[in-house]
Amino acid sequence: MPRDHIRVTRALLSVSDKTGLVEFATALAGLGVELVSTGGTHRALSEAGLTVTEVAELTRFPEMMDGRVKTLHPAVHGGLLAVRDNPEHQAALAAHGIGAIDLLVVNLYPFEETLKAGRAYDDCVENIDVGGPAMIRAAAKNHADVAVVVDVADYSALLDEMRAGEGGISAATRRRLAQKAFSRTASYDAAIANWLAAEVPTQEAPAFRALGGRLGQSLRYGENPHQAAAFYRLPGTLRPGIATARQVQGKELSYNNLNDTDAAYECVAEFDPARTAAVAIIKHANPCGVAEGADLLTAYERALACDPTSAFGGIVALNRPLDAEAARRIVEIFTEVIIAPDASDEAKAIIGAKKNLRLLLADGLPDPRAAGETVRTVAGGFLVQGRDASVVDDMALKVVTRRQPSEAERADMIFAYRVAKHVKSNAIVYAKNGATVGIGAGQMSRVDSSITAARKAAEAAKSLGLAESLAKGSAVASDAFFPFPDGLLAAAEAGATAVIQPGGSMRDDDVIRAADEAGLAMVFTGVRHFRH
Ligand SMILES: NC(=O)c1ncn([C@@H]2O[C@H](COP(=O)(O)O)[C@@H](O)[C@H]2O)c1NC=O
Repeated sequence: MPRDHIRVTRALLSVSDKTGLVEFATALAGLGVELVSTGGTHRALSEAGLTVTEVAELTRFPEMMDGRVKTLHPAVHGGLLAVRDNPEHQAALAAHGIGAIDLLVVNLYPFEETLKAGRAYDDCVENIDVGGPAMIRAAAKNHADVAVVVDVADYSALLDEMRAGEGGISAATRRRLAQKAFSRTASYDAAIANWLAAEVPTQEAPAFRALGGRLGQSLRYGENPHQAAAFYRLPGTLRPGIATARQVQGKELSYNNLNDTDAAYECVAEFDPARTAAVAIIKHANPCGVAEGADLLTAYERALACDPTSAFGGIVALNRPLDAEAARRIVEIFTEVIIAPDASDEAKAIIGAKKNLRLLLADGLPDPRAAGETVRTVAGGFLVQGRDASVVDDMALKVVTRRQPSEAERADMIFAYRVAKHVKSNAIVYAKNGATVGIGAGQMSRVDSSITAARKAAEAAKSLGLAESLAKGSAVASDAFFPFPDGLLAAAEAGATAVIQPGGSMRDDDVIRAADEAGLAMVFTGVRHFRH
């Protein structure tokens, strides 16, 4: 056996998830490994006919306090932590009658699953594993001499290695397993810390922040082919969305697909399905068409009409279960992803004819008002903020112009502002009759966004064979205040008759005066919707 290999003579197994346990332990026993384990694991192995020593025999203490104390003992931790070529450590083992443990197999109390099941506070507390992480950390620290397995998925490769190497495990494998073990305990503790943070909200930024997740999918690449990427799911997420959705069919999702689909679903979730059907079409994380309708087909047609060129290769999000009529129309143009709360069998069959088209079903719509956080990395750190959970229906809208908006204008203003929240800043959105007709996104100047949106509205009209821009008679939303009248005047020139914006500029008076002179109706929301 190469020098860097350790030969496993004794293994401690203590697992909550007993998948593959008996097969794995049987193979270990076959390799001459002595087995030690905790209560439930011991029971499972003995019932399978294996010879196993109970950990209580090592500690000479019974497991107690509902399992809160089973392995927290020097007989276990000494066996895991003793450095094999340190004479003092070896003397301590001998003096106290402690046997070395070469392999630790632990998976933890299912805290994340308990959280996900929405169980009571006390249940969650009881599912916080203490002894497991303590052993994992001990074995991982001592990876020079000990191997630690925290994932059922690693059983088979480890056995292959042991079989090929006279029961030995290489230093490289031990180090890789130790790295995984620390990632596991860190992610586990992050789930606990973040759950407690939500249970005990505070206005103060916590001194430490932990972020943990489980690999959902390795991705072929990131935003570009030369960037490595993977998708991680946060533990215990209950809010429906991209991370909880089931992929029913289609090619593997890419990094950009996941990011764009998230943007699409969060956008369409702003529309209450009990009130209206709604569709959002997204390209590069920005909406290129959003519309309401009596049904999904109508909403889709109207969303598509906003910018049919950009919709090619887009992501389509629906706020109601996908039906056959909408499905039939959506498959007519190249679409990357469809996401909806559900889909009828007929709709699934229609989508099924397009093998590559990805269909995701989320089993519900996310609540746009739900509290939560967004995280973004910057060089050497990360920024955390509360998610933008503000919804235009809850805002105290204030008419600031002489002219009051008509009912139709008011409805379109609200619609446009709802969409503007999901458009990258600077965001300008023209809307008419519950559909976007021109969107200007991500420009460095608000005037440029206004001009882009107006140009889009004119182009959309042309593609429909109409002489007049779709912006004519529309309402326009701006995600932040107009600092000068120029952006507002560009919108008026394009044909908008009503404006919705947060207000709050030091030149609001100038902007209001310009709106009055142009005969516009303007509403201030008092809430900004920057999105960078
Ligand atoms: N308290 C302890 O000393 C302790 N030692 C190990 N465990 C956990 O007990 C579970 C296995 O228990 P059992 O073998 O009884 O089914 C494992 O998830 C393991 O991480 C413990 N439980 C909780 O902390």
